[in-house]
Amino acid sequence: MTPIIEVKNFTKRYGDFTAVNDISFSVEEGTIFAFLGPNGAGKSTTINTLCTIFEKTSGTLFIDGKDVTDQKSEVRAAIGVVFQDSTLDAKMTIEENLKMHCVFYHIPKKEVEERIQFVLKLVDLLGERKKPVGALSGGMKRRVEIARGLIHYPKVLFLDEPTTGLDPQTRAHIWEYIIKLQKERNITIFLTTHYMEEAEICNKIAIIDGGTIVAHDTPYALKKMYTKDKAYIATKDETKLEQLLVQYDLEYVKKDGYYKVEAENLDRLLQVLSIHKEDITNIEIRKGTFNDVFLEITGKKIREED
Ligand SMILES: Nc1ncnc2c1ncn2[C@@H]1O[C@H](COP(=O)(O)OP(=O)(O)OP(=O)(O)O)[C@@H](O)[C@H]1O
Repeated sequence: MTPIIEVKNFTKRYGDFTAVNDISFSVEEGTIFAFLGPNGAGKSTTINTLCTIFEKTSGTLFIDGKDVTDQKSEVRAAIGVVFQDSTLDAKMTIEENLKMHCVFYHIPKKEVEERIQFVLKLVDLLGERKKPVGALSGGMKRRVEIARGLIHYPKVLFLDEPTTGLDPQTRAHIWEYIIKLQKERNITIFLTTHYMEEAEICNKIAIIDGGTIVAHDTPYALKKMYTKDKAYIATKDETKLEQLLVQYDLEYVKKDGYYKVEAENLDRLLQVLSIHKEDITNIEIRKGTFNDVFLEITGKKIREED
């Protein structure tokens, strides 16, 4: 596969402070890439540099083979951007907002209608085009933003926390559109999110912390590497279970009446459970989650739900 985004040895300093320190990564064309990190990690700095808004201190950043420093207008033509803060004009209708954007992008007049129809169809808003943006729900506004980000037919769409603040159903809808864009249009999606279950849907994830990339892999590989399944056991005979766990060299933590045992030594755990089965009152196996991955790598919890 061809990388559509290539970042090599990128460093950004604000005065004496190094916000991003010599990072390198690439994103394959037509994939969904999640860029994660705790607050202040360097995500916005990197995205803003890729989107030609900030200047790099050093390194090279290419999008679709174009240099973000030397070929700004070519890069801008290749990317669509949806940032957290809405920049839609609330007094104008959806259609007027999109038309205005077509003017910014010098889209030929004869193509405007076709493009508006195309992008509004993608986000299921064709029937709402005459509505003023101010009258729309939060989820609909986000969909208009996505439509607008696509009107110049970019190859890469940057989405900064596209679902933050939306209810679960609307979030699920936004994800439908994102996956549709990837599958049907081969658009590369570069997104940030603090919903770990969303990160899991992506093809690749990079985690940045303190200005450095600390992990870069598929969600599956990261989970395999950084999480362990755990068994939660409740028993009628705690002394006996504790003795067995020690005997079989299984570490445990006792919490809220449960014994938490990591399930990596499955053979030994199963032996303990079979010997102890008469006394077990409850057992639950919990799979490792992407929250565990994030916590393990950064030592920090991802920001709680807004
Ligand atoms: N203009 C600036 N001048 C000085 N320091 C800055 C500036 N912009 C960002 N920083 C610092 O650079 C570091 C990285 O900031 P950045 O906004 O890129 O992080 P982030 O990962 O996007 O965080 P968040 O999730 O909170 O948006 C932070 O320590 C921040 O305080």
